[in-house]
Amino acid sequence: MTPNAALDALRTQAPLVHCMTNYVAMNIAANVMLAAGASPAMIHAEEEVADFTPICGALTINIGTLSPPWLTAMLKAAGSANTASVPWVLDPVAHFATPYRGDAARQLLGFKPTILRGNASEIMALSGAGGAGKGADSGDEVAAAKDSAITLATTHGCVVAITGPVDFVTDGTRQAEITGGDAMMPKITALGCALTALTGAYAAVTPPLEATVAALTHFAEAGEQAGKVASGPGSFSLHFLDHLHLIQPGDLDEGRVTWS
Ligand SMILES: Nc1ncnc2c1ncn2[C@@H]1O[C@H](COP(=O)(O)OP(=O)(O)O)[C@@H](O)[C@H]1O
Ligand SMILES: Cc1ncsc1CCOP(=O)(O)O
Ligand SMILES: [Mg+2]
Repeated sequence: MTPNAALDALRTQAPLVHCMTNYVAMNIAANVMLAAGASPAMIHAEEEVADFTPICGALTINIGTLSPPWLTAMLKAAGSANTASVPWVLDPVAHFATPYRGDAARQLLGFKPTILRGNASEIMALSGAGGAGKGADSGDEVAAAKDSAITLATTHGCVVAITGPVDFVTDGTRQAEITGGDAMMPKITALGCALTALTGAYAAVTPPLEATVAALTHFAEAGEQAGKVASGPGSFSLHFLDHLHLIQPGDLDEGRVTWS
């Protein structure tokens, strides 16, 4: 399914998406999903996640502000997604920063995410190839992480996306690069986390590789449009949300995507 067809499916189906994200991302991720056309629900309690995941079109898990009760709930939700065949997306925010966080990311990876989305440092570190991230921010180039993405995709049987100035996506066999966006995007906190949540929404309506490319293309288009009118991170945020919403099926420039 092409990015425009995927956007059409997203708008038609408006899937319910179970988002387990961090305190920083909670609001912007929900707003990004609503603007794009999905229906987010931020639900974290250990007591209810296993009942909620199966009624959703997708689950997204982000370890940004992790704590033991959240990790317990995340592991339960991932298990529930597997049992119910619900696609799920993992965002291993800054997993290299502490042993606790790294162990959590590896435990979650054991539940076979459908899609793994991170910045270059996160993807490199997850494959054991080093990586020089500074907390949630990447310190590595996307190009340096491509081999790691292919290795992770092959080893774990998932789609892997590395984001940055030019995004890279692979399922271990096919690869796509997506251009666009704006240099202001990493200046807005939790925009990557919001992208992970939106990737889940697309995974609810189309297969994982196409879903990931569609989410990245939607972000690239809205980011580029917002960058033309924004004067700083504050106005960029509001224009970005507006453009996520204003973009219609047919408006996504599919020339941004190069397959190999
Ligand atoms: N320099 C850049 N130019 C254009 N788009 C960018 C740039 N850096 C990041 N992006 C975009 O910002 C979004 C979030 O990616 P990124 O900043 O890598 O994630 P994270 O916040 O998890 O580190 C993605 O859509 C990515 O394409
Ligand atoms: C600043 C911060 N601290 C813990 S999670 C988080 C948000 C990270 O968001 P992103 O990965 O999208 O930059
Ligand atoms: Mg991130």
